[in-house]
Amino acid sequence: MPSHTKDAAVAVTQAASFQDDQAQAPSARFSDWLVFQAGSDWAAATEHEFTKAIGDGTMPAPAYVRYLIEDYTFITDLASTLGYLVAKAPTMRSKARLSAFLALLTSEENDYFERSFAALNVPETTYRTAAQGPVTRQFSNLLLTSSGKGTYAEGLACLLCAEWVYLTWGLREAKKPRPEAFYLAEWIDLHAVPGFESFVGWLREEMDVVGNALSEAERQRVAQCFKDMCALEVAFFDAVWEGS
Ligand SMILES: Cc1ncc(C[n+]2csc(CCO)c2C)c(N)n1
Repeated sequence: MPSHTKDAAVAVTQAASFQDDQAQAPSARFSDWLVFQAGSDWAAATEHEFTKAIGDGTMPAPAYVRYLIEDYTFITDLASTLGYLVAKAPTMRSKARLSAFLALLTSEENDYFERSFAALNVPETTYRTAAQGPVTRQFSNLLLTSSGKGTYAEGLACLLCAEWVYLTWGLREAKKPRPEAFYLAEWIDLHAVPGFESFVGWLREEMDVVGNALSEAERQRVAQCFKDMCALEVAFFDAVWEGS
């Protein structure tokens, strides 16, 4: 929990700029400030009913099929986003971290989707040729535009939001006994393993370093990317949950 949220009165005066935030608390983290700036969208994403239904084993199969089909197209664009970020990353260490994640996304993660589609009787032609729904299209636009045309910081903020939201609900749902369906149980495990936690930890550190070096105007743009991404995570869950 960001330290600012503990004291609403202080938070109001700190909300506008990270610089003010740091002046009051030198240990303030830029990544925490991003969560704070996202406002209620953060909790709406991490505590969405859809995420709780994954862990409770109460997920209706049609909703999960809708989710997997959309998410498969999303992951494809996320892989392209990572390509842009690898290109823009300032150091070999950063390029190594991001490309290792890209390798995971295009191997193990792809395998999960294929096995889940098979178990849920989704034919290959359906998920390979599925057109993106409007929310996923907006998602992909934001990811590809911010990482391709924008700065490293903007693209990184989008990636951080997407991964941190999943780590947050994943760790929470992992405390419950695993549901019977392997595609639900594995989806929780994938987002609650130490390797994923450490990747998100690294993303936060990277964002803190990059964010500290930005101008206030750039920080506001980065915060907007993070917040927009957060709102789209909510819209994504809403769309598949409600079947719209
Ligand atoms: C809409 C949407 N947003 C974020 C993620 C999170 N995510 C994307 S790739 C990846 C790596 C390991 O699973 C994770 C956690 C998602 N799947 N779908």
